[in-house]
Amino acid sequence: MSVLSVEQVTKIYGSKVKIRAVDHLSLSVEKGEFIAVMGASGSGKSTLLNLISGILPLTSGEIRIDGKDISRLNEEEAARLRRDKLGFVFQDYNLVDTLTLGENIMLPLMFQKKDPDTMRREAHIYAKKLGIDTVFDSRTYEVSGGQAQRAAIARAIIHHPSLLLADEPTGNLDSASAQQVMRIFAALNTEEQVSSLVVTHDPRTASFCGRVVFIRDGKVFHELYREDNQLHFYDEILSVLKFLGGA
Ligand SMILES: Nc1ncnc2c1ncn2[C@@H]1O[C@H](COP(=O)(O)OP(=O)(O)OP(=O)(O)O)[C@@H](O)[C@H]1O
Repeated sequence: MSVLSVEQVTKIYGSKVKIRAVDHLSLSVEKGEFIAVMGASGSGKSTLLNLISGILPLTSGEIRIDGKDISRLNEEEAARLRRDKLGFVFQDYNLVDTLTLGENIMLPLMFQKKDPDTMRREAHIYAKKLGIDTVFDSRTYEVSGGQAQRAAIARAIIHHPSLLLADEPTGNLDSASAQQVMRIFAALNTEEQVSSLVVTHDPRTASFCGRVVFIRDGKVFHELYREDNQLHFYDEILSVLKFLGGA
C-alpha cells in the first residue's frame, strides 16, 4: 500500500473566474521514498501540498494517506490525520519563539499526552541525531537558521508520521546550511525510512532526493529518478528546468 496516493486530483479556485490550479494530477509515494516537487511559480505546488494536508477541499479526484481517503473526512478527523500521520517543515521554521528548541521538538508528544520524562528523553534522542543537542535549552532567537530548521525537522518526525511534507525547507538558509539540512533529510530517509515530499525551487536541494516530480499548469510534466551519482542527477534536473523555463 502506498503511503500517499493522489488520484486524478483537480482543484479549481473561484466561482466566477475559475482557476484550475491542479488538473487531473496523479502521484503516489511509496514507503521510504524521498521525493522533490519542482515547478515554476504558480504551477500548483502549494495547492497540491494543501490538498494533501487536508487544509483545502478537492474539486474532484481522491487522495489517500495510508490507504485512508482524506476527502471523506470531516474537519475534526482531518485535523487528527494531520496531527498523527503527517509531519510539516516550512521555509520559515514555524517554531514557537517563547519555547526552547527542546520544548518545540516535544510539542507533538505533548499533544499525545506523553509523560514529561518520556518527552524529554525522546526529544534528546532526535536533537542528538540532528546535531542540535548542545542548543536543546536555547531559545529560537539564540540559534542559527540551520539549527532552527533542524529543530523543526526533529519536531516534524518525533511522532513517527507516515509522511513528511516540506515546503521550501532550505529557502531561508545559506548554501552550507541548506546542504547540511538536506543531508539530514537524506539520512532520516535512509536510516528511518521516513517518506518525504519536499517542494523546492532549488535544484541542489532536489538533487538529494530519489525522485523529482516536475509540475506545470497543475499537471505532472516530467519525472526523474536518481541513479547513484548526485552530481549527475543535479545536471539532469537543471536540464529539465531549462526546458521548462524555455517552454
Ligand atoms: N486561494 C486562491 N484563490 C485563487 N487562486 C489561487 C489561490 N491560491 C492559488 N491560486 C492560483 O492557483 C495557481 C497555483 O498556485 P500555487 O500557489 O499552488 O502555485 P505554486 O506552484 O505553489 O507557486 P509558488 O512557487 O509561487 O508558491 C496560481 O495560478 C495561483 O494564482
